[in-house]
Amino acid sequence: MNPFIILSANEMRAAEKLAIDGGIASAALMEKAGEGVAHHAMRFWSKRPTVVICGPGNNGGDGFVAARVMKSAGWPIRVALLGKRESLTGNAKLMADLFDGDVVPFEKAVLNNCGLIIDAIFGTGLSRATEGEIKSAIGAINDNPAPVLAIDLPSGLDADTGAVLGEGSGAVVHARRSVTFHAKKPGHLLFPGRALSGAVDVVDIGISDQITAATGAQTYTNHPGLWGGLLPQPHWGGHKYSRGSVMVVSGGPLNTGAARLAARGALRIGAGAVTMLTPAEAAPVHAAHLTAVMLRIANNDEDVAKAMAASEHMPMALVIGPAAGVGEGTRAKVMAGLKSKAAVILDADAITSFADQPQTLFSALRPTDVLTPHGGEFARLFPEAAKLDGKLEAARRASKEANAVVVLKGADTVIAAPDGRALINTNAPPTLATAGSGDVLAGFIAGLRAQGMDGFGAAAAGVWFHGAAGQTIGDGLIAEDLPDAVPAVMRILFQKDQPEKNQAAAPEAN
Ligand SMILES: NC(=O)C1=CN([C@@H]2O[C@H](COP(=O)(O)OP(=O)(O)OC[C@H]3O[C@@H](n4cnc5c(N)ncnc54)[C@H](O)[C@@H]3O)[C@@H](O)[C@H]2O)[C@@H](O)CC1
Ligand SMILES: [K+]
Repeated sequence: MNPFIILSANEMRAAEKLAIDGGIASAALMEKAGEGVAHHAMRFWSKRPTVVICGPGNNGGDGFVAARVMKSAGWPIRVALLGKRESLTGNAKLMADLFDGDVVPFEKAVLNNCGLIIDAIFGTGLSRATEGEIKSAIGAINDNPAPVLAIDLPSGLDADTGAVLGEGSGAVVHARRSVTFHAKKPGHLLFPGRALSGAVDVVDIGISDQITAATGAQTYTNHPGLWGGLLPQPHWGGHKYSRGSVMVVSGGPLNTGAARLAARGALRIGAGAVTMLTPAEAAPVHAAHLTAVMLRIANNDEDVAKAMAASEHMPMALVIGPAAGVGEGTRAKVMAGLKSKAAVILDADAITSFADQPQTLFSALRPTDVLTPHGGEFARLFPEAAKLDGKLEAARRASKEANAVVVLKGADTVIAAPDGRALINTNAPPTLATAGSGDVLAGFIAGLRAQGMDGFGAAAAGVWFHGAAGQTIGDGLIAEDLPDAVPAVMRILFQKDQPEKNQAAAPEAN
């Protein structure tokens, strides 16, 4: 199993079909799924009275298998069915018939004195908001103090978007843990689904990686396992410019801090040289603050173009946006950047500046440039994509529209490339929601981009480092701390192989 792949409900159905076409019996898939749930329950909880609440479809079928396996292990198990037993069909009917214990119609009293509830009402087949008897059953599950183990997904949660389809206490199950099959679904990682799913375990049900690939799935959990090998490593023969040069466009004299945060982020993540491009009137403010970061006056787009031309021979990235100001001046500087060879990272005001003329921007962007909007900036630049269901599809559509990498920020940041690949980030602590945090992120991405990572890789690694830095700092985090936490994150990431690499690259002794 690929630990990073994420499958949508349709992709999961496609994988199941391919597995069945390849000779695996569909009942065998359900047997493995239910068995996996039972073993998980028995591993995480001591033996206790357990109620499995089964719905009308295959999620319920998994529930019947789990009930059978746990009963045969001596667990006190009851199954409560939502819907009519005679309406069960296919494998769900088969598994219901194979269960030889108590099956009762669901009523609230069935939950009395139980120690564990297994939610087998709906999984990937959820198609509308819960209502009626199902809604009150879910309400009763949530009111009960017993922990809930959700099969596949908490019932009521949309597998693809992480959204809850209905409203009120009976709209969705609040699970302590979830056991899913073959791969996580986007709903496990996108909020509010991430909070509703609890800890998620993935069970192998015998579907091969080749089948996963054949579904065309292109969504992954953001993790160093995907891009760690591409991270730039300093080498003995390098010098500051070969390690990549980053330029950051600053706002006016009262708006300089954001650009400095980006600049320090770029420097800490390993760019060899970082230059602040500043309007003349803001230069004294920067001069009073900056040490390793260089200063260059750039009052307008022509000056930005000259700065870029002067550095054309070196790997370079340009950050525009943090407190840059919204309007024609910023637009012109962005266009100057996009005409140069530098990779361009657009954040904040640079994004908002194009809200009224997105096509001007989109036609100039290149597929490895990076846009880092938060939700509000995203909706201004991509009003149509913002209407789509779910952050994942929104980011994917926007990336295609803009022809650039899009980092749609938040607690569940999504990174999307124009070719359809997308990542969901999971390591960001809530303390990262603080002023200036996004400016540092833009600097991280630029720093990695200037060191040779491509746009998607730099965005993925930048977002992950940002989360890891936030975790390292812990409570009390302010944006200024984030760049300075990078060395600690690097130490952890490279703990094992760093000394070896240094030896291999060391010049011969003479
Ligand atoms: N796809 C696969 O590869 C596998 C799927 N398995 C299980 O099968 C599940 C999917 O099964 P199904 O497709 O039968 O779907 P579900 O069991 O999730 O839902 C059952 C049916 O309920 C109805 N329904 C949906 N929303 C409703 C609502 N709000 N109120 C009332 N009725 C509603 C729909 O007609 C739906 O088909 C997965 O979540 C998983 O638990 C496993 O057995 C393992 C293999
Ligand atoms: K469920």
